[in-house]
Amino acid sequence: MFPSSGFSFTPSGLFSAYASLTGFSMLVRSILQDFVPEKLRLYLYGLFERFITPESKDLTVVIDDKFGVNRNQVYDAAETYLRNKIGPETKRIRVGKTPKEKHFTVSVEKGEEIIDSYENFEVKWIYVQTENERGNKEKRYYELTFDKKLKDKVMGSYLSHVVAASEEIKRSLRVVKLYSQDVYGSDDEDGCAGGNWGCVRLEHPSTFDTLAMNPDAKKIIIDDLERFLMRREFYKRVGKAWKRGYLLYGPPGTGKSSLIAAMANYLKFDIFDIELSSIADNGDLKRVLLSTTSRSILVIEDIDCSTTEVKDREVEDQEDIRTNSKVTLSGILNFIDGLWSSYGDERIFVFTTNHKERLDPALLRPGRMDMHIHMSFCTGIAFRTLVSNYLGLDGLNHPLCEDIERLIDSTEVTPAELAEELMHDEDTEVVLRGLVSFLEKRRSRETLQRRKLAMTKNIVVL
Ligand SMILES: Nc1ncnc2c1ncn2[C@@H]1O[C@H](COP(=O)(O)OP(=O)(O)OP(=O)(O)O)[C@@H](O)[C@H]1O
Ligand SMILES: [Mg+2]
Repeated sequence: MFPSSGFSFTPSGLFSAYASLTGFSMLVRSILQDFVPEKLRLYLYGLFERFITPESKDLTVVIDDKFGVNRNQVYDAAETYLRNKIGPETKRIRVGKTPKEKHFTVSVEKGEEIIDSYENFEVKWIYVQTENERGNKEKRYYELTFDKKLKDKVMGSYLSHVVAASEEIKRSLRVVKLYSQDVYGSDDEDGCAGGNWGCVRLEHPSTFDTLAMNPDAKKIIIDDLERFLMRREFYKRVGKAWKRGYLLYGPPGTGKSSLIAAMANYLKFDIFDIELSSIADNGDLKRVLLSTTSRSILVIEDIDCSTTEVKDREVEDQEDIRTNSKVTLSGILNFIDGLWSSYGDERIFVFTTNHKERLDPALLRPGRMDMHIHMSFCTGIAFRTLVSNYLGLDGLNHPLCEDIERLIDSTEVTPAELAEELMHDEDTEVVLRGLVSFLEKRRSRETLQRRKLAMTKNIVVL
């Protein structure tokens, strides 16, 4: 038995208790309404509400689009990050795209909630947009709500994770540009970043997936690029300029230019195509190189033909001192080794040549170019990539491909020549038979003493 009190716990007792409480609260409200000034009344209501509502265990962080007069980096990062977090529970989203963009841009509609999991907890994002009476947008912000206990984790590692992930998303969506001194202006709405350079979008479709190359050699290059990207702190610590140089050499049509495009598409770095013949002198060269932007690949193709002086350094040095009227190899090397160290970061240099033997030893010296990559004749294993690119075929499954691979391994044939053959007809059988007779003719013409070296053996890491 409960001890006797003013109320009995029967249904009718409870009802009468509720009725008297309601009556009391109405009486209090009407007294407040009639006799208490408005400000004090609102304050008392607030106190009353806090008293009867249990204290929330959640914390909400407001992330405005502006931080003072600047853009708020956390807001921008959240906007990008949340595009990839739109899940099945989201009911409304926005989609848009400019004519030149390749991808659709998706964003959350106002009021939509997005739940994100990180480590072992969840947070809730809401996009809020307020409008004034005329329907104009007034404020835009995100509300990020989570358990109060997680405050340190969210403000520390979670928000850093959002910013880092958004950078990665932006990098992957970046449009790669090809800068050239022969192009005027830009075909792009966001223009060209590099001084006097004109630019176009790099439409070269080459990627590491479509590049016909020995898989081991491909992996060495990709790993080297990755390591380069990761080592910013290392370069700073050892006081070296954060740059990497590659010399690509080999016969025409073996994929040197395709490899440069694949590197740019992989790293999302712009390409600056430096045409040495259109540069007046070393001073001009310096100006041109200084106006290139960070996170870019600086390319000098056919370095052996670009300046006659490259072939003979002594003559070149004398000429340089006498007239200073031409771009010289020492001008290029001085810039890369010297001035570059105190300027710019995240630069990749690529020189290409069909004739490595004609290059000045100064360029080949260890430490100058970090990696020498021999782009050689096609190998059977590299041919599989071409078959898959051009015929959409897994070469291993076709009976003719085994013969073709054997023929390729004993013939000097470039990927460009094979690509040409693979485009001759729509019919796979016709194409592959045509390729067999092409290779047989080529082989009978060739002197087979000159066996090519395996591509992997020709990559030298200095
Ligand atoms: N390794 C390769 N993988 C895939 N396609 C290739 C490869 N090499 C050449 N090709 C095809 O041949 C074309 C010409 O190749 P690319 O321009 O890359 O050769 P290159 O080595 O730069 O020649 P050059 O020395 O004449 O500048 C490419 O557009 C591509 O279609
Ligand atoms: Mg080329």
